[in-house]
Amino acid sequence: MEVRDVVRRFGGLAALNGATLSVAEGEFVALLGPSGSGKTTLLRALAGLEGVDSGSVRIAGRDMAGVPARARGIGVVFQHYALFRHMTVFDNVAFGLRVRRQRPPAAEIAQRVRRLLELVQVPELERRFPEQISGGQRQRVALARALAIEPRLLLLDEPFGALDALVRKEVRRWLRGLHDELGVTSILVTHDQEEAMEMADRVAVMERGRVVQVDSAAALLRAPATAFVAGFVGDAARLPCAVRGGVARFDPLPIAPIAAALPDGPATAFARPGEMVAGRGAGEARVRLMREEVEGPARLVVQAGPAVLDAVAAPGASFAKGDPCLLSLRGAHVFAADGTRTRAG
Ligand SMILES: Nc1ncnc2c1ncn2[C@@H]1O[C@H](COP(=O)(O)OP(=O)(O)OP(=O)(O)O)[C@@H](O)[C@H]1O
Repeated sequence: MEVRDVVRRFGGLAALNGATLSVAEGEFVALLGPSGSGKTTLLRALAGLEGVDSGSVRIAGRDMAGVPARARGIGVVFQHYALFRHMTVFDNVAFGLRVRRQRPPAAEIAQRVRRLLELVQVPELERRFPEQISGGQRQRVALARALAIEPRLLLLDEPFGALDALVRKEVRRWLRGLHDELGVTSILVTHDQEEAMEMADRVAVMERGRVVQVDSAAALLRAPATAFVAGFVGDAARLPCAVRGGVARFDPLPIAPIAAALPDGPATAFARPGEMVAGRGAGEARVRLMREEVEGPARLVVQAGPAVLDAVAAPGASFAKGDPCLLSLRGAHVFAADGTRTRAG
């Protein structure tokens, strides 16, 4: 599927502002971005539930302009796209097949519904109504319903939003496994980074109606293309600094300078919590909170001048609340004002 330069305006606001994204057959891509960045609108435009003002949407090489939603061969599972309450689980899953122009015979529909319910591991629930099953089971049924039409593209919009953390983890692992088994091209909207990174082959980061970077989770962390991506992915702290003679200084923040190969001038460094290290020593920074980890260094919250920063304890260092410490960066992505970037440290 390919979306190119898509614009969708609502009044004066461009929910999509030149969005471009290609997803290969069989791939699992997550759309990740802050609230309002256009994730849902992009999914709706793909599904044909939303028109576009300009740009193109192609699925399997075919331009989708003028193709209605139900002719696109797309399965959708939306958090708020609830099951039909007055229908049993069986009838919910059968729905997409029954409304087809070429409706399969009843016996074939029954066979397919049962196979799907087995696939999503809830075969025993077919006679129940949606309010008689759990949230996790409802999501499985919603997925079976979306898969019933044998979609060539599966769109998932925050499908785990209503689930508690444990069930959520279980259902998403299971769904990723199911994807590997079925090979249906899938696009997942989420604002949960861990979910995006755990489930998807590639993550598409959206900012203000555009897709700004599409990469594997590891590549997004290793080489963020823009300052926005560096700040958004991986919970990085945004640290204003000034580069002079290849060294970035953080004044007035009490953080040790770090080598950064950028031209002289103002810059911004992004450091993930594990990259900010607190060592013992008399400094201006003060430990506010400390949490021992089962494995790896203790995690700290440090008051550093006006900033409150996440950090890890240096090897062998231990702290009590209120202790002074010396902050340094193990590494950081640093962006000059013109967008030039470097990996520091
Ligand atoms: N039908 C609509 N009418 C007017 N504005 C809309 C409509 N749908 C979306 N928008 C606006 O378009 C922008 C993008 O919305 P969208 O729902 O695509 O964002 P999102 O990235 O999915 O956000 P979230 O993570 O909060 O769901 C938002 O500013 C939203 O208010």
